[in-house]
Amino acid sequence: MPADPTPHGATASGAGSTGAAPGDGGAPRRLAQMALRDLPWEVGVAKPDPAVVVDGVTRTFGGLTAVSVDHLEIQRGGITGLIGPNGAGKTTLFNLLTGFDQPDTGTWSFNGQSLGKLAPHQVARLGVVRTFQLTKALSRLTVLQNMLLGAQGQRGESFLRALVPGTWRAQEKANTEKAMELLRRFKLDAKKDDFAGTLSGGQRKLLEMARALMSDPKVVMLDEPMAGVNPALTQSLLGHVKDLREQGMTVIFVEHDMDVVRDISDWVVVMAAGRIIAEGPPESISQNQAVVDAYLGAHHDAPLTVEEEDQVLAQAEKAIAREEQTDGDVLSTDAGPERTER
Ligand SMILES: Nc1ncnc2c1ncn2[C@@H]1O[C@H](COP(=O)(O)OP(=O)(O)OP(=O)(O)O)[C@@H](O)[C@H]1O
Repeated sequence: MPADPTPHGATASGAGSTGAAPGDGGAPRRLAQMALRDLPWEVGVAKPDPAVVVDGVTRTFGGLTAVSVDHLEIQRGGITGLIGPNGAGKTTLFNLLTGFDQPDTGTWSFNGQSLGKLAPHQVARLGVVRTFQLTKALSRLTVLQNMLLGAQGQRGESFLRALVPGTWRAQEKANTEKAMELLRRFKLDAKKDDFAGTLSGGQRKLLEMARALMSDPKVVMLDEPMAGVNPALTQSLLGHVKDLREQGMTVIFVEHDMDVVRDISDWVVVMAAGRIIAEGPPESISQNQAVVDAYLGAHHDAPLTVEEEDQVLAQAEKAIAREEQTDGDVLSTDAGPERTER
């Protein structure tokens, strides 16, 4: 193992990356986990070095409170998994933090700078970008054109540059080179002239992630990056997410698959009915009764975790054993409130 004494220095994986699934992470992963290791597993807990801070953010749709977050801090340089049953408010929270939607109340900031009332491109320019659950790759543009759309400072700036042709061409060339470097990293370079609409679902997810990186973000929010992706590409996508942390980015991702969450998260935040109901390292989450209750009560369509299944089975076995022991006396309640009999 090579010693790596420079935690935030240039990463080895950068320019030379060939697209092979990167490793499990070196110094950045260890640093992120060490920074979070001794924190209490409490909702709203202060992080040692928060990149994003959310305070009192609420969003209602008619009578429905989709998001109601009192306080949330996201540790810089770590991978934070955002989980919760369907309709918990995860996507709405992403929309709010990145300027795609505006809340009823609340403030939120990146590096101490308020992001309230900013449009998505302004938020992106400050370094906070997101991808979408349903990929937004524009199908009638080529892969390369999609990438160039992700370059920083598209609109007004490009108009000004157009008045100074030399500058414009230089910028265009630099953007194209950067796009090609990213496409090589994501193994999409051979498809640069294909229409995005011809890509598979997994390749579009890769394109979406690559495009997000065109603006050199500091914080990347990924909404279900693995959903609908075949197993071969899942590994590659997972590697790329870990790679973002290796390059010093802060990652927040929404995911339903608990194996994925356990594999790559340094910290997990759980939402239910708009609120944050638990926070902690991945291993803390499946032991948390509020989380289990939220999932069981939500009739969600995501699979239960192994721990959740074990818990349900254990409760059922206990109830059956009790019934057998008492020989039909099913009125006994000493093992807790859960009753499986009807
Ligand atoms: N534009 C909207 N208009 C009305 N209701 C909305 C709107 N957007 C979201 N909601 C509602 O807000 C709640 C939270 O939705 P959201 O999509 O944020 O949940 P989620 O946790 O991302 O769910 P999933 O895991 O299914 O994607 C849901 O009840 C949803 O129906």
